[in-house]
Amino acid sequence: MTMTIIRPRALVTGASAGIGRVYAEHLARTGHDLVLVARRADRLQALADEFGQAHRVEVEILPADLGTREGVEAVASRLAADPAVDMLINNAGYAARGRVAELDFEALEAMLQVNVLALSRLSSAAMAQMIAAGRGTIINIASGTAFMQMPGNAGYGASKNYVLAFTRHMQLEAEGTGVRVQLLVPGVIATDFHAVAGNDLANFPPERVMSAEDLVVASLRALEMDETICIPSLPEIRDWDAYVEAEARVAAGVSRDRVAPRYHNGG
Ligand SMILES: NC(=O)C1=CN([C@@H]2O[C@H](COP(=O)(O)OP(=O)(O)OC[C@H]3O[C@@H](n4cnc5c(N)ncnc54)[C@H](OP(=O)(O)O)[C@@H]3O)[C@@H](O)[C@H]2O)C=CC1
Ligand SMILES: CC(=O)[C@H](N)C(=O)O
Repeated sequence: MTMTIIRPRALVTGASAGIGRVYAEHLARTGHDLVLVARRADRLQALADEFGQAHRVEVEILPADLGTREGVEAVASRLAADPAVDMLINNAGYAARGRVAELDFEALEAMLQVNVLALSRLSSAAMAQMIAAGRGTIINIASGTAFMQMPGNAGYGASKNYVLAFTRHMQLEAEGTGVRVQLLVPGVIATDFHAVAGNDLANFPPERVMSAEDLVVASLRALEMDETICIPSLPEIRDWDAYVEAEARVAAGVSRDRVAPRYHNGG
């Protein structure tokens, strides 16, 4: 009798470099078949050969530009058509920076297509397939900049705020379905991201910079711990809890039938 081994299968976007590459390697090492997505097909093929040989898993490459509708739809169709994909790492992204008064609208639009729209479309395709299967894991990569305001970072910071909010809604909708949704919030990570954004990583104090390896290990450990929000370098998770509590207090006050006393005439 022949036995068919069914391995878990993960689809990783932005797998050709940086954080995505490290996720792909870890998942291959722990026995996942992979579907690797990015634009640079030569890099994806080299990684497929390397991981396939080293870890005896099947690695497929799916070269796609997530800045285009066709590219996004090709990956979404792959997610919808393959019930064996039980993990999506929604990682592809980059920063196009610039002050609001000098906004390069085309550059902003192109970035939002990848950071916001592609992530949303792929989340949707994966959620539908995984809810139907009653199991699955989605990891969406936000950024610490979602909590900060910095001149020149309105577009990128806001795109990662979108990821934060969208993923928290996904978490709510995933409750009771068997699907896990993790929100990962990296700080400064040592990858090509900074060079792509026109910055020099050397400008950051070393104590603020984490390796992609440490980030990914923390994210995968958080999954084992059932932590749905992973902020790897945040010393106290109770600070996140306090943030959510403060948010709930604001939410409780935003919709009432009367204005707050401080706006009354005469104070
Ligand atoms: N590094 C950091 O300090 C931080 C990074 N992040 C986030 O982490 C994620 C990964 O970044 P990181 O690994 O650091 O950056 P890298 O620049 O090292 O990698 C980015 C990856 O995204 C892919 N990508 C970019 N544009 C597209 C596109 N149009 N279509 C398909 N793939 C694309 C790239 O592949 P290719 O060029 O081959 O298409 C590459 O594989 C991003 O979402 C980023 O915003 C968040 C906080 C901090
Ligand atoms: C948190 C960070 O500063 C990071 N480099 C980013 O820009 O996303």
